[in-house]
Amino acid sequence: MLRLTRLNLQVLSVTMLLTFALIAGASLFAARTLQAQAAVRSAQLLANSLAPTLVFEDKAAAITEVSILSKTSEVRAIRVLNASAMPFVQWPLEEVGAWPAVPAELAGADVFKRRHLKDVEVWVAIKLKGERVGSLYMKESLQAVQLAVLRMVALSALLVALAIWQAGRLLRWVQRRALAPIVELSVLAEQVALSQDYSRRAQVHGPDEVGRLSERFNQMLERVEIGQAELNQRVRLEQQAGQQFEQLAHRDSLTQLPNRLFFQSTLQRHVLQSCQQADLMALMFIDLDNFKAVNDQHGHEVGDAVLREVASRMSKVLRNADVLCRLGGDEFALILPALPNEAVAEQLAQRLIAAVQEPMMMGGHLMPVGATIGLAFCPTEEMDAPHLLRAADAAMYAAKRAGKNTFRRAAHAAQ
Ligand SMILES: Nc1nc2c(ncn2[C@@H]2O[C@H](COP(=O)(O)OP(=O)(O)OP(=O)(O)O)[C@@H](O)[C@H]2O)c(=O)[nH]1
Repeated sequence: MLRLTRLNLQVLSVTMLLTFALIAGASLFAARTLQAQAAVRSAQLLANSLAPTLVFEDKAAAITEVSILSKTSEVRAIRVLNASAMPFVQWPLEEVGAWPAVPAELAGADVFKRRHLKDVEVWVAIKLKGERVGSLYMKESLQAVQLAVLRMVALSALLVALAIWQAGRLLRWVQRRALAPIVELSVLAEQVALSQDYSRRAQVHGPDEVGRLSERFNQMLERVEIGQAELNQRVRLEQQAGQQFEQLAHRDSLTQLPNRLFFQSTLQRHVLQSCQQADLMALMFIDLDNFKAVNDQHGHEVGDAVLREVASRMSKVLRNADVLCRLGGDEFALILPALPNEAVAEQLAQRLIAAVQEPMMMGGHLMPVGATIGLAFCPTEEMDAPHLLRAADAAMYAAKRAGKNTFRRAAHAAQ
């Protein structure tokens, strides 16, 4: 049951029960008062009838009069006293315990009544032509009327319970209908918070307060959605800018090969991996031959074109995993990870030299460039990046000394 329904029902129940208790109390009081008044009237009528019988001391007639009234089911006792307050007639005829004394209040009044919980006692002065000739005592039970009222109260209680039960059902139904849009809205808010999907919208049920609340909620979602889209766009642009910057920082702008910065970190990583996994790798230090002559004879721009062409030719003979970098000037480095054996690297060095040596025409002139390579292995020859680089560099110089356009292994660098 909804909390609001329960609260409403509690307030309704308390109100109805209070009202019911007040009405029941008032009904009981009114019924008792009416019966007491009726008892007084009956006693007065009887007193009028009894007056002559007292004057003429006609007990038989008095008994007849008394017995007529005694037939009323609520009458419990009747006693008639003469002017000297001596018993004249009574009903029932047998003694019914002690009779109450005539109250002093009757001396100054014609009627006196005393109401108790279960009955009412009435004293009436019996007069004839204004002269008191006796007094009448009558006791009438209030139980029958009280019982009738209690029955009515019980029936009413049943009806009140039924009404509360029915009201509860009605309240629940009405509030479900009235609160459905709010419940819907709160479910949507929860889903949006969990899924971060700000494209969702609440259904607007009508132009009332809840409808306006739904509209405001939708407007808020729309603003958040726009803000989110702008933020995503900004993040994307910043990521792209970051990636571009990263690329620029690691790329040689002339040949588009990875630069020295990239080479250093990559070599470090491969050497570590090679040493840890005893996986053969090689490093080639490549220096172009006669490149200064190209610059000197044909200009710096032709020199740049030669560098690009050499980078392109060498890239074409490499395996996918090999990493060719331009270290600067006419110096290149090549990382060869995961080699099956040393011969593969040596064959590759020869292929690289042959590729660079292929005739290269620039502006109608043959470029006299070649490539000299120093080759070092890890972990068989060196086990850290700086030593491996130094070994490859030394091997390259050995190859230069040996006449260029050739390669030397670090192990044979002295030869
Ligand atoms: N065009 C061009 N030239 C460059 C660039 N960087 C360096 N150089 C030049 O490249 C040349 C390299 O000189 P060296 O390696 O000593 O000359 P080399 O003729 O190759 O000598 P060997 O290696 O002994 O054959 C120098 O003239 C530099 O000025 C560049 O980015 N573009």
